[in-house]
Amino acid sequence: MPGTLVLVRHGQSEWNLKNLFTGWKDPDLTEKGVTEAKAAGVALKDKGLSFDLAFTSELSRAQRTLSLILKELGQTDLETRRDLALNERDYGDLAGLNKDDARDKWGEEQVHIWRRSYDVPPPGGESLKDTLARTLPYFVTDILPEVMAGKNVIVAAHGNSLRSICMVLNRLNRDEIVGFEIATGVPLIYELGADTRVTASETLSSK
Ligand SMILES: O=C(O)[C@H](O)COP(=O)(O)O
Repeated sequence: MPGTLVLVRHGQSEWNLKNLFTGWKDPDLTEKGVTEAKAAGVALKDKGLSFDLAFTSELSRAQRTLSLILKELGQTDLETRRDLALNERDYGDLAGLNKDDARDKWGEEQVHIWRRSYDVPPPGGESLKDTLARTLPYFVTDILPEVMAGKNVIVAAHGNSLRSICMVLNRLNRDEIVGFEIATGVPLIYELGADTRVTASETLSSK
């Protein structure tokens, strides 16, 4: 029987708080982000979940979120694999810009298209489609086989790297993914069938 798959976006980062495009930049968690990560760990523990393997990106905010969760679960020694494939979408020239300033400069609609559309990349950066082109192969070759082998797996990553994976898991089309949001520090729990399709899913909100 497949194991349980949990996806979690990092807690609030310094740049989330400042409303800056982040992408591959590497700000730390805020106090609130730390609290969110701990709360995610407590919620997973209350649910009776423990893990056999963890995956995260090469960025500190996701790694720190994962360690805070694992600490709550009493699993600080859990085998953890880090990979660039799970990094946030590269926001290119937008990285470091304030999201409201960007709206003033390019207009609300254009900025929304860059942030939420499937295949329109921000200047110098990755579209969700580009992001999916690196997350999906990694998910299929490295993460999914472990879940299918019966392991409970946690993946701590980012808003858009996880949106790309959820697009596939939830079978969302290019229009449906536009409205799909992932909150900071809220675990998404997936149960898969023998054919790898999702049989049940839950958003473990402690907010
Ligand atoms: O990289 C960022 O700025 C955020 O993590 C996610 O950005 P978004 O809300 O524009 O998708």
